[in-house]
Amino acid sequence: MIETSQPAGTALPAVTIRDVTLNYFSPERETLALSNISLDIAQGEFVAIVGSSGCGKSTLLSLISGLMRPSRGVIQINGKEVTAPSPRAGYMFQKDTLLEWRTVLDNVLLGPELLGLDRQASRGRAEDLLTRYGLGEFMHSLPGQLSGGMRQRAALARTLCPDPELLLLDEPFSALDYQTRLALSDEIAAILANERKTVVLVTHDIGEAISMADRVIVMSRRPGRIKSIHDVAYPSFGPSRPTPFQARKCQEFGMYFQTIWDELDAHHMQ
Ligand SMILES: Nc1ncnc2c1ncn2[C@@H]1O[C@H](COP(=O)(O)OP(=O)(O)OP(=O)(O)O)[C@@H](O)[C@H]1O
Repeated sequence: MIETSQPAGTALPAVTIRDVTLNYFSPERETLALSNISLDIAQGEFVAIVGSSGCGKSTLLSLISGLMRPSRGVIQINGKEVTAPSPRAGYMFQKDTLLEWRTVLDNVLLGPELLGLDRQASRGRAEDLLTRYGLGEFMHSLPGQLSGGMRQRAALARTLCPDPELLLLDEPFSALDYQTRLALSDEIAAILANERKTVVLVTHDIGEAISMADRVIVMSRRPGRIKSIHDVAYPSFGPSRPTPFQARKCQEFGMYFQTIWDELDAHHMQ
């Protein structure tokens, strides 16, 4: 196991990705999905990854989560190599994956249960998260009684219940209608700022990426490589960070949007 030693006074990155390559093998072919990816993600940073379909965004998240191992290279969380799924990383998928036959509360408790944590000890946190996310009245309902946005909030509560340091979000809003999506990205940004988590968000939506993230990583078409990295800041808004909704109205939003759009568009022309 490789461990990173860090000079005194330098904060250890939350995630370190070093020269990572990933090949998929099937009987018919070998697919080079990711090639030589290197990236550091700071503690508490919110990073968004954008890129065209099939460029390896979900593959990269699976590698960070430990669900898959790289063919070459190393991934570390807080300086420790990731060799298997870890309770330090919470993974939220595009589809909410709530179990329809379990109540909302029991769904949230599934996260800690799967990690072998004590159910009773987790119950207080689960109830607290659901109440804070406006689902207090629906704790004992089945997921079928919730709207799409409420289901994603319940799924977020399940991911946050074991208190992971790192959140991996794989297009968590893509199944929702546009208005719910905007409202929920505002709510989730507020929740995450409050929880002070490190977040990696994969999305197709440039607006979502630049309104929520501190840094946007643009990936090239397969084999996925890092094409460019954009630091996102909204000085026109003032010293505090705008909410995603406010960010969309800032002048910088259009500028970032155009730059990243041009980069992604250039992919399609290749
Ligand atoms: N299990 C697998 N076996 C073989 N090839 C795979 C497998 N999973 C993904 N791939 C291939 O690897 C590449 C990257 O896939 P991945 O799902 O990571 O891309 P993505 O950027 O998340 O795509 P999308 O935005 O469409 O979800 C694609 O070309 C895909 O076809």
